[in-house]
Parts: sequence; C-alpha cells; structure tokens
Amino acid sequence: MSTVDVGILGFGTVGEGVYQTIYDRKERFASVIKANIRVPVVLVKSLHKKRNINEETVVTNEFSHIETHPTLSIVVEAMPDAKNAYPYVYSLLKRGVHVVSANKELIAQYGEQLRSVAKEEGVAFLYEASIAAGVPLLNTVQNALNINGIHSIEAIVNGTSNYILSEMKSRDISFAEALNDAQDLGYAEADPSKDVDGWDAYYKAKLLCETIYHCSPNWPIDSPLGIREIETTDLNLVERLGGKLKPLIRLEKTTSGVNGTVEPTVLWTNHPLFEVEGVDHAIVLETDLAGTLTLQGPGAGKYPTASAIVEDMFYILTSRYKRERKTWKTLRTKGEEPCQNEENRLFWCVISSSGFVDSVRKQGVMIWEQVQHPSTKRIAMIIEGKRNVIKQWHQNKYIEQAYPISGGTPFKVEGKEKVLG
Ligand SMILES: NC(=O)C1=CN([C@@H]2O[C@H](COP(=O)(O)OP(=O)(O)OC[C@H]3O[C@@H](n4cnc5c(N)ncnc54)[C@H](OP(=O)(O)O)[C@@H]3O)[C@@H](O)[C@H]2O)C=CC1
Ligand SMILES: N[C@@H](CC=O)C(=O)O
Repeated sequence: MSTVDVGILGFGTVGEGVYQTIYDRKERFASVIKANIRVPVVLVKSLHKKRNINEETVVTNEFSHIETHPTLSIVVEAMPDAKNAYPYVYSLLKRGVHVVSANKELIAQYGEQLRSVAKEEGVAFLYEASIAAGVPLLNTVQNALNINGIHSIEAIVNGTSNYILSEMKSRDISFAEALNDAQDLGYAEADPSKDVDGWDAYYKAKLLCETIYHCSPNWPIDSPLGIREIETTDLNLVERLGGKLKPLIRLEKTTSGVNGTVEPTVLWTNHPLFEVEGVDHAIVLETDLAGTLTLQGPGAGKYPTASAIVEDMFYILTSRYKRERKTWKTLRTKGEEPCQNEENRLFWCVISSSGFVDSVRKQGVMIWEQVQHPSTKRIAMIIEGKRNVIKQWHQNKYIEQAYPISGGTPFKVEGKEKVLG
C-alpha cells in the first residue's frame, strides 16, 4: 500500500485533534483511501511545550521544514491568525500541496487570493471547519442547494459566545467565569476578544455570504457587535419578556446586495434558534424550494473541528476533488459596500433607566411591552424604530442597550408596565 503524508501547521486544540484522529482512525482511512496515512511533521510556535506526539513525527518551529518537505501531499492549517498563516498557505498552494484550513480569519481576509492560486496550481483549498466546525454547512450550501434560492440566513456561529450567555443564565455565573470555562474547554480563540467582540462571527458571516452570494455583505456602521457588554440583568429582563438573547448573524438578500449584521438579537420561543444552547452552532437557511432548513451541532472543540478537517482530507484523497471540483465564482464586490439598512424599521428591545420611558412616549414612539427589574430598576421596552435613530440614542447614552428582535413583536397591543416580582 502507498503512503499519504500530511503536515500540520499549529498543534493546539484543532491541530492536536486532527493528529489524534488521523492516528486513531488509521485503519478507517486505509480502507477508504487505500493508502497508509501518517504525519511526518508538525509546525508549532514554541518547542518547549510538552506534546503528545509519536516518534515518527518531527516537531519544528521552522516553516521551511514543511515548505521543502519532499513527500507532503496535504497540509492542515490550524494557526490562530491570518497574518502569519497567509504566506505559509500561499507558498504551499503554489508548490502544488493541497491545503485544508480551519482559519476563518485567513479565509475572510485572503480567501480570494488563495482560491485563485489553488485553482491555478490545480490543488484543493478546502475549509469546511472554518464556519461551524463539525456541522457540514459549506458542503450543504455548495453541493446540495444549487437550484434553490437562499433568501436569508440567521445563525449562531460563535460557540464561545453562545456558551457564555447560556452558562451566565443557567448557572448564574459571571461573564468572566463563563469565558474562562469556554477557554478551558478549547472553544475560544487564542485571543478570546475575537469571540466576545463579534469578530469571529463577522469573519464567518463574510465567508458564508461570499460562498452563497459571491459578494461581501453591506454592514451597519457599528458592526460587528459582540456580547461583552451583556449583563445577567439584561438576560433576565429579556427572559421576562418571553425571549432570549442570542449572538446572531443575519444575511439577507435584497435588490441591491446582501445586508449583513452581527449582533446580539432577541429571539422569541417560536424561532428555530431559541433552544440552541451551549457550544452548539445552528444555521437557519430560508430557501425558496426546500423551505426553512436548520443545521445544528457542536460548532467548536477538538473533535467536532477535526471531524470537518478529516472529511475534507477524505474528499481530496478519494479523488472526488478532481472529479467534482468545487467551483468558486469570483466575488462580484471586492470591498465592503456602504450600508443600506440603517433606515430600515425594526423592532427593538431597549434597556434603559426608568426615567427614559417618558421621553420615549413624548417622542410619540409606541411601547409595545415593558418590564422593570425589581432591584436595578432597569426597564426593558419593546419599541419600533429605525436602526440609525436607536443607535443614536445608544451613542448619546439615553439608553443602555438596544437589541434588535428577530421576527418583530408578538405583542398585539401597546403594553402596560409589568414590575417583576
Ligand atoms: N478551537 C476551535 O474549536 C476551533 C478553532 N478553529 C480555528 O482553528 C485555528 C486553530 O485554533 P486552536 O487550535 O483553537 O488554537 P490554539 O491556540 O489552541 O493553537 C494554535 C496553534 O498554533 C501555533 N502557532 C501560533 N502561532 C504560530 C506561528 N506564528 N507559527 C507556527 N505555529 C503557530 C501554536 O503553537 P504553540 O503550541 O507552540 O503555542 C498552537 O499550536 C484558528 O484559526 C481557529 O479560529 C476553527 C474551528 C473551531
Ligand atoms: N472560537 C470559535 C471556534 C470555532 O470556530 C467559536 O467559539 O465558535
């Protein structure tokens, strides 16, 4: 039997998960690819860490050992940022090596250049793991929804943020404690501000938009918004209104492009993402033929991420890549377009001090429902308004938080104040 040599860039949560999976499933690989698979070399930053690695694998901190390796046919890229990974991936593709990546920052920033060089060299550049780890999202939209039109997408694609909000609520722990747990569990990015400030979800939304619509989204000026500012009181107030706050991305096709948002959003019980808790990612696709489709599963962590990566490797190694060749259209818009959804009217859950309620009424804004927290006296109100107006209130500190509501308001008549007891 022949041998397939795989290199790995980065040996953290993901790199180690891929390495262990390759060795744990050696026989399974051999039976499907008809070759022995092994990892002769892995690249890391520090040579001083203790690692669980076989004798046949060399651990190096010099990229040249990977770049000039004579037998590598696939390299798995699992590094934490785009800046350092880009020259490595570019060089490998240029040398005719297939690359499988989990690095959404790299693909959101340099995807077009890398896809183009891969195409020129006739090699694969695949990255199923980069959006929803173990959930086969890219495969579904690229290979199974080509005749369908996709009107809109709502998704939870940052497991760390979803986990933090779930744990703050269910275990009544602080943001810092929940983030610490997410880091221990291997969900968070090496720099966790990418998770909690919305950047990880922003890269994923951009990548998903490029995959489905072949253009970049139009973002509101304050995008992305993360979960860092959310307090347990806000979660409680939203719950008392009958909703839940979720770290949501939204892409919506319009006549002038695709509007994108990355922001904590209120969902009501009838929303398909209402019950998605913990590290799970879930994606709702509104299609014009199949209807509403929801994909859900673990979106971060060692083995769910390794799962997507080894499946991409299988795809390459079984020559399905050469036969079916995933096609990528060139992006229609290269840069970000100015936002066109600032003027849209939406329903909002606005959190403020009780004093602001009268000002809202004086401005003729209808309050559909409101609840007051018994101890903090903070008020949560459901109102309708234009994004730019509500955001201006927030900027001027008239209100403390403003969360958009997916699906409008379930309240039929203007609400009466409810004091939580
Ligand atoms: N964790 C997850 O659940 C998921 C992560 N991803 C993506 O996968 C990638 C890896 O994530 P994860 O494994 O969690 O990250 P980790 O921080 O756990 O691991 C990063 C690895 O990269 C190495 N590294 C860092 N900088 C360099 C460099 N300049 N040159 C060579 N090696 C370097 C580190 O080396 P050393 O060990 O010496 O520090 C470490 O082994 C990221 O892009 C992430 O967004 C995607 C899906 C899920
Ligand atoms: N940090 C990311 C990992 C997967 O992409 C997340 O929490 O979803």
